[in-house]
Amino acid sequence: MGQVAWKGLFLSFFDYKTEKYVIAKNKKVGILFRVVQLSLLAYLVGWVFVVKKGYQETDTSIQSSIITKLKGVAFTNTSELGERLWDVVDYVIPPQGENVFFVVTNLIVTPNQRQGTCPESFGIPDAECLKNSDCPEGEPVVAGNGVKTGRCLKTGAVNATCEIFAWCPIEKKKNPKIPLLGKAENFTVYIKNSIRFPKFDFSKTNILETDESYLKSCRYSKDDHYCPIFHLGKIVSWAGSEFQSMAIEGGVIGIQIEWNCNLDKPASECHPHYSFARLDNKERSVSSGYNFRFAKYYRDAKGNDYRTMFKAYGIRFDIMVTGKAGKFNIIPTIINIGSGLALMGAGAFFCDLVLLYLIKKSNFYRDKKFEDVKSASKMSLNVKVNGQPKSKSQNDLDQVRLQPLEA
Ligand SMILES: Nc1ncnc2c1ncn2[C@@H]1O[C@H](COP(=O)(O)OP(=O)(O)OP(=O)(O)O)[C@@H](O)[C@H]1O
Repeated sequence: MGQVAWKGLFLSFFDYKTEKYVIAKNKKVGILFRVVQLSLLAYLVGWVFVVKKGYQETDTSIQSSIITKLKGVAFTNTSELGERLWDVVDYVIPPQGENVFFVVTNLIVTPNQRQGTCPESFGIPDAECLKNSDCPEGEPVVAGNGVKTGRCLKTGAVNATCEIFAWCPIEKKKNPKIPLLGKAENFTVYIKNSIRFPKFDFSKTNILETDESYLKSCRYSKDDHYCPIFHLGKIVSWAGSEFQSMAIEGGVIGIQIEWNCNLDKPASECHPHYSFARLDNKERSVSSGYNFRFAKYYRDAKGNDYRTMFKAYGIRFDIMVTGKAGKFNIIPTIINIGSGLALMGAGAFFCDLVLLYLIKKSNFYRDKKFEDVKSASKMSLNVKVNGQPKSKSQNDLDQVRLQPLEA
């Protein structure tokens, strides 16, 4: 590079470059621009700042503990069990009071089961037989109750099933159509929930510091958020089901506790919100309902074991806690204002598109905005330098380089 070129480069370093604006006196595009600007401003203020609280730092990693306790008793009188009183220890499983608890609502009771031989129940394909060889000795019945003894027993007029070695007698298949513990509808559950937002070191519980007698008598309602004693029947009805029909086959109910806390306001304004939903299939089908089996074991005077087996149908309650806390912080405020202003730029870009390409006079505005600079190769002129032809563009460039820079 020559000395003059270096000098030109050096002087251009001190030039000040400013943008040139084209003011389009077009009312339609002008109005459109203001409308776009106003909409973006409304979005920024209304949605980003007022609704979504874009000026707040948030904490969604809620820490929570749940303790539950049920209360209520029910009296039943059945042929298998006689007169019986059921209290919490009988119908709540597990008894510890966790965030998932099961309340027994219906039962198939099979008392006095002893180890011995008896016919397998009907309706199990693997246990159907015509002759003894269909029941190989020692083979377990698939989805059945015991192992085959090698004998085929004709118990009915036509049906025959394999004899099995099992806890006999085998359980009856049908569950009562009137739920045995339908009175569980009136039981109450006490839900103790403590939460913490670690980012803001903020803790709260769903119980107000009142005397114990209040807890004994109060019941949760939509107006009383701080009574954590819930009537089971009401929980099921708020979840959109009917307790007595759900109690026959059982099911799953979700209790959601939501804590949305604006920590720019006093802590007393941060409340729990409860919602209830049925989580298993509402329609009666193979996939709906919930049941399991358990037994209570005894030993008679001769030292032989026997048991009472229960097939328990019931409602499982799953308590889930979610939450979000927010508090003013300058960083998200600046980020949201910045992205809002950048969006304003997108508005101008959109109006440029309309002005330059979509309206009738777009050609006119395009000519004003863009200056055509002819391609250097097209403008080539044969100028001889040292006997060699030289293009106009090269010539021009040389001239530009050689021109003294003006202020
Ligand atoms: N499911 C419930 N329905 C109605 N009241 C309840 C229920 N669970 C607990 N309570 C009452 O709430 C209060 C606080 O219960 P907490 O378990 O902390 O105390 P407690 O003295 O161990 O209760 P309790 O001995 O009565 O089970 C007690 O007065 C208790 O009787």
